[in-house]
Amino acid sequence: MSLGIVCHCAPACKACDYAKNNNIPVAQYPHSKVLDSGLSAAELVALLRQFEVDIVLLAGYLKLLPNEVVQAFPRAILNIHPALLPAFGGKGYFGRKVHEAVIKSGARYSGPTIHFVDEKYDHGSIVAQRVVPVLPHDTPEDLSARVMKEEHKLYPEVVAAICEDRVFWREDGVPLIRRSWDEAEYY
Ligand SMILES: Nc1nc2c(c(=O)[nH]1)N[C@@H](CN(C=O)c1ccc(C(=O)N[C@@H](CCC(=O)O)C(=O)O)cc1)CN2
Ligand SMILES: NCC(=O)N[C@@H]1O[C@H](COP(=O)([O-])[O-])[C@@H](O)[C@H]1O
Repeated sequence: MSLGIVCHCAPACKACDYAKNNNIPVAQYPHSKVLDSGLSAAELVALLRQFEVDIVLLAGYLKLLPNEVVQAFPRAILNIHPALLPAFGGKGYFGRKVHEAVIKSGARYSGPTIHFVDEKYDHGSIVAQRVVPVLPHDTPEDLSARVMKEEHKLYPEVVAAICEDRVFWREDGVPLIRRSWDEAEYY
């Protein structure tokens, strides 16, 4: 699998820096009237098709992907969220705000969730999760760092499983990922 193109919603983006330093094309979505730059949804879909993109991976993307994009890539858009969905997700739950809400709730555990993307924020089928403790005196920064450490391990594992066709859909629509072809264990 190779990284086809990096799309960003904000100019200052570490993934963009990586892409530019590694000769990977970069595009901006959505269109910004202020900057007078960026793609429309139709242009984004056309560009992804042009680059023969099979899987779209969202990571820190802070805008709602419109139906036009979501429907163009059925069961092929993933997102990673820094909390245990369905809790602490939806509109307004991004970045530090997520960890603030988790701490304020008194929850004893948190962790990353990887899910397929549908038309709503953080609503698509859950693919994998990891659990980390929320400690009594955690700041949002403490919890963010603990969750992100697991994010950076879990996302590559899930993407590898999808590329190796180890995703199975249960009859009720829940996606299951086998840890490997040898074992009958799932994430
Ligand atoms: N169609 C979908 N689009 C996106 C999803 C999704 O599940 N379906 N996930 C988000 C990522 N995300 C949480 O994982 C998320 C990102 C942003 C927001 C949010 O409330 N954004 C604000 C705007 C923030 C800004 O512009 O700085 C808002 O919409 O008011 C919630 C959840 C990516 N897209
Ligand atoms: N709801 C979406 C959301 O909060 N995504 C979160 O934004 C962070 C991006 O970190 P980064 O900017 O260092 O890549 C990650 O923790 C990701 O889970």
